[in-house]
Amino acid sequence: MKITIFGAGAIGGYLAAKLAIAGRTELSIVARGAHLEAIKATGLRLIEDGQETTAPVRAAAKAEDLGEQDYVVLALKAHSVAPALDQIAPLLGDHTSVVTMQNGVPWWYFYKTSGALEGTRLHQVDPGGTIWDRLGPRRVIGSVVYPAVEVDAPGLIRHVEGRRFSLGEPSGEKSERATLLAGEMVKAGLQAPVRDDIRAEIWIKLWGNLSFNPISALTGSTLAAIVADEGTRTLARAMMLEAQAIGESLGVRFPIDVDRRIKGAGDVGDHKTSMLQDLERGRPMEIDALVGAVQELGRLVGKPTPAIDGVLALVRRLAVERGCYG
Ligand SMILES: NC(=O)C1=CN([C@@H]2O[C@H](COP(=O)(O)OP(=O)(O)OC[C@H]3O[C@@H](n4cnc5c(N)ncnc54)[C@H](OP(=O)(O)O)[C@@H]3O)[C@@H](O)[C@H]2O)C=CC1
Ligand SMILES: CC(C)(CO)C(=O)C(=O)O
Repeated sequence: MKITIFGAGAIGGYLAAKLAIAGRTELSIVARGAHLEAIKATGLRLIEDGQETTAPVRAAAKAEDLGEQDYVVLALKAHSVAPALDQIAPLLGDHTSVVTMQNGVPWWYFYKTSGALEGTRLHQVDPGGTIWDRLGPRRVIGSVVYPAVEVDAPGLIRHVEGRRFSLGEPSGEKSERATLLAGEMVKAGLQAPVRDDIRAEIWIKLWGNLSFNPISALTGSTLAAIVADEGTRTLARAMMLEAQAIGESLGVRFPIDVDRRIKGAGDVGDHKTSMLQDLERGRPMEIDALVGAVQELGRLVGKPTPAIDGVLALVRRLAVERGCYG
């Protein structure tokens, strides 16, 4: 099974290291910059459970050097997918599956939804519909990524917690391609359940990201602090309720209530969200996929989003001022 992980930063690097250490598959990564040079020089290093292991991965700067794959795992930030389309193209044959490992609303959300919005392209995550047109949603296996991972230095990945990568076809079918990939991941020590409703799980993760991430960036607060403060907790809750109304209009059933989801976020503790970490490092923030796309869905289903609109306007402004937008 030929797998290429395109964008081997924190999540892609972790997945690549686990698969490579298990030695089960023909695995390559596409990376760039100092990270690529370090991996070529010393291998991809992973720190997990206090132990460092070096993973023997084949690393390339260009997809042309790797050719057509059975699976391409996109482990880029959401805003990096469209700019990488030309680079990804040589990996795609007729049979190639593409696993999307981004937080937020996926660009393929309205593929095989069978409702009135079937085929709708989301401007916030796929401006001009180019990802949809060029990658093709028929290739997609969706996913929800739970591990917390960081890149400590070029070539060095540090796993913090979590090993679950839920997978699921947009159609809900338990396909052979999803099951085979899940099997490889399980053999590598990961959890990879194949879901029959990946969108519901995307919404549960997104529920926290769309509210806590921008509030943490705006305030410099950890998850625990946002939940402990009545003002920020109330604001997060208002955003989440707006999002729930949108999700439910789209037919999603939320298996837990908003207060349980808020408690779950608070229990993570003094953790800085990825959006706050990106702001502090001067890196582009995933505002459009995590917040802007929910506002866009709200407009599509005619649900008001006053709390989301306010927070989105502020966090975009902050990102523009700090050079962390787009
Ligand atoms: N990290 C985490 O704990 C979690 C992350 N996620 C989600 O997973 C997704 C990936 O996040 P994460 O792994 O943290 O992001 P990272 O920034 O750590 O990794 C993305 C990698 O892709 C590289 N990249 C971008 N464009 C290209 C390109 N054209 N060619 C080659 N390499 C490229 C980046 O390089 P460069 O650094 O040079 O830009 C970087 O190494 C995001 O949607 C995130 O929200 C979800 C759950 C947890
Ligand atoms: C920590 C968490 C769960 C915040 O909602 C997250 O996914 C992120 O930081 O992006």
